[in-house]
Order: sequence, then C-alpha cells, then structure tokens
Amino acid sequence: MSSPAGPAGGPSRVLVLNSGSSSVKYQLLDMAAGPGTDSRLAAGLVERIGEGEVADHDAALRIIAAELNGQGLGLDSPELAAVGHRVVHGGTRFTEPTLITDEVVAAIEKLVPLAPLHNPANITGIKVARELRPDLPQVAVFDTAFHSTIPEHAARYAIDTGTADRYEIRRYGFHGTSHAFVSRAAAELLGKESSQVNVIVLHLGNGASASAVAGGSCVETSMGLTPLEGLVMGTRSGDLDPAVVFHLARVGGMTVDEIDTLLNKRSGLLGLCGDNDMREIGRRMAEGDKAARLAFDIYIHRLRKYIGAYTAVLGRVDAIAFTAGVGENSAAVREAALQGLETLGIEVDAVRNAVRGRAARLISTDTSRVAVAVIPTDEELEIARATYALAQR
Ligand SMILES: Nc1ncnc2c1ncn2[C@@H]1O[C@H](COP(=O)(O)OP(=O)(O)O)[C@@H](O)[C@H]1O
Ligand SMILES: CC(=O)OP(=O)(O)O
Ligand SMILES: [Mg+2]
Repeated sequence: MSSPAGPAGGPSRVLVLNSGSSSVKYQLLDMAAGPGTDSRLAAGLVERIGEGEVADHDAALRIIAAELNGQGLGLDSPELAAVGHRVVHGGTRFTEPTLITDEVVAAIEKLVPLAPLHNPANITGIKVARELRPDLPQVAVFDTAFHSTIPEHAARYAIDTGTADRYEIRRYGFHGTSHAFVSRAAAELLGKESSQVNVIVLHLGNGASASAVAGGSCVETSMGLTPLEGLVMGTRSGDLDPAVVFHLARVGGMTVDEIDTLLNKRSGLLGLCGDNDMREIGRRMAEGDKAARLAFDIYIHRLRKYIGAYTAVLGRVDAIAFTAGVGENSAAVREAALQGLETLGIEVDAVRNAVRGRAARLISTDTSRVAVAVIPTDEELEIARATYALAQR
C-alpha cells in the first residue's frame, strides 16, 4: 500500500500538538499503520519559547508548520484526518475528548485562571491549527479527564461547601493522558487486563504528579485545583501549608501575583538549590554539593510519602510505574524512592534498575510482591488515539 488510508479508505494521519508553558511538542502519526508498526511519521519539539529566537507560541506553531511542510508532511496534506490538541485544564465540563468548536474554545478560555501557565498556550495551538486547516476536525484532549473518576471524598477539599461549589474548587488532577497510558501499559507488562490491577503511577517530569489507579480507574492524584499541588517539581513547590501564602502577603508584603510566581516558577528543585534539572543535581551531589543533596532528599521524602499514602488508598498494590523525564531516566531517584520498603512488598533489583533503555521494563526482583516498572510515557500517542477515534465518528 503506497498511501496510508483509514478503515474507510479516507485520510488516516493525525497531527498532535502538546503545547506546554514554554515548549511545544508535536507528532504526526499514521493511525492506519498495522499493529506493532511504528506509526510515527514525524516528531519534534520547540523549546525556550519567550526566551530567545522564538517569541511566543504562535511563532512556535508556525515554525512547526514550516518544518512539516519542508518534510513533505505539511498541514495542507490531504492525508491529514484530524489535529489533536493537549488541553491542560478541562474544569468540571470536559471529561472526554471533545470536538473543537468556537464555543468549546470560549469554554477553554474561561478556564485560563485555573491553568494560567498552560491553557493560553493550548488555545494558541488550537487557533493557529484551525486557521491553517479550518476544514479539519480538531479535538481537545484534556489532562484532567482521566481524573474525573476520583470519588468525591478524595476530590473535595475540606473547606466550606458553598464557597467550593461557587468557585468550582476541587481536585482536578493533571497529566491524565500520561497516567492513563502508563497505567494501561503497566497492566500489559504484567500480562493482565487493566481491570485486574491496581497501579501507582509516578509521572516525574518538570511538572510531577502521582496517581492511584484501581482496576483502570483513577481514584486519587496529587495535583489539585491547579498543577501546583503535590510532589516537589522542577520549579513548583508542591504541597505546603496554605498559611505560607497569608504569611508572605501579611509579613512579607508580597502581592498574590508575586507569590504565585514564587511558588510556580521559583520554587521546587530550582528554589531549593538553583537547578531544576535532575541531571545537574546528580552531578552536583557527586561533587559533595550540600544544597543539591538537600534538594534531592526533600524531593525523595515527598515522593515516599505519596507512595505510602497511595498504598493505603489502594489497599493492594500490584505495580508501581515510573515515567516522564526523571522517572524514566533517573535510577538514583527510583532507588531512593523505594529503598527499605520491603515490608510493603517492594523490592527493587539494583542491576535491573541501572539498565538504561527506551522500552517498558520491570526493575523489581522476581520475588517482589509489588512489580516495579519503568514505562516511557507517550502523551502524544494517547492524544492521537482519542483524536482519531472521535474524528472517525
Ligand atoms: N538522564 C536523565 N537523568 C535524570 N533526569 C533527567 C534525565 N533526562 C531528563 N531528566 C529530567 O527530566 C526533566 C524533563 O522531563 P519531561 O518529562 O521531558 O518534562 P516536561 O514534559 O514537563 O517538560 C528534566 O528537567 C530533567 O530533570
Ligand atoms: C500539568 C503540568 O504540570 O504539565 P507539565 O508537566 O507539562 O508542565
Ligand atoms: Mg510533560
């Protein structure tokens, strides 16, 4: 077959745009490629948006469009079936992949205050792609959607119910396409159905979140109203006493926006030691750097608290899966996070943990009651599948 075609012989390619706060990742996939075939036709990343040559997300998307054109895979291609967009915050309304209309864009715009670093970038991606191909179905796939199954007792904060309802304050959770993809892949690695296994997923990238997935449904996650809550991240604080905010305002004289910037952009690993990249922290620790060591220890301590908590939430844990930049690459983080947890049935094999690779793999011992896995995430593939499924209808 020379030109790829969908089941009905129509176009079968999907372009996925994953716009982050300072980067845009993209993939072009052929969804009609046979099972086991790599369907990725192109993939790339524009980084450091706003810092150097790339002024903003609009410029980044035009660079990507030109790059694809140059490879003969342009947005004008008749083979293109749809464009899938990662949208970080879907609020209470969007719990499924959604065909984009003007009204949907307006609704995503209304959610900007809940994800000020992410939703504006997602909206720019949608606007540029719709401008270039107004005829194509465009689908929004939400980070929050996979977490919509979290039960009320875990999703609600213990604040006044009227206030919470009025302002839609609740735990939404993020990185949902990754938690969905990785929890399913963990079940596959164990040779079981998703419905049969309970998995703790640790998505450790620049942003980081944990989730507890019971029989395929998410029951708890560490990010909350916004992507600020939970684990220690590259530049975000994760959990803290909310009174820190009052204290900084009253005693420190800081404005709400200044505190927002402090906690989202100048905290986490960066705030603790001046570096947000785990590779650099590893190098500095090897040289005996005390600030880097403490930052690492704080990061690990938080992670272990969540592993313990989610073990109690799930009752029975079949697998713990590490994913994203840090989770997939840092053997030191994985080892420290699970060290000494034999009483929980967790035994990491040091040799397996040290092996590097791109494939999903087990790093636990053969006798470990809980399987420990490293699973490369693929948010773009997950988004492409949802997009293609919706575009086919
Ligand atoms: N070889 C490595 N060892 C340790 N950490 C790594 C390695 N490669 C990448 N990382 C970490 O992964 C982070 C990026 O993760 P990624 O999932 O790509 O983040 P995001 O999608 O949030 O931008 C980097 O900031 C760095 O801390
Ligand atoms: C929601 C979120 O934190 O996303 P990212 O890790 O891409 O910043
Ligand atoms: Mg990410």
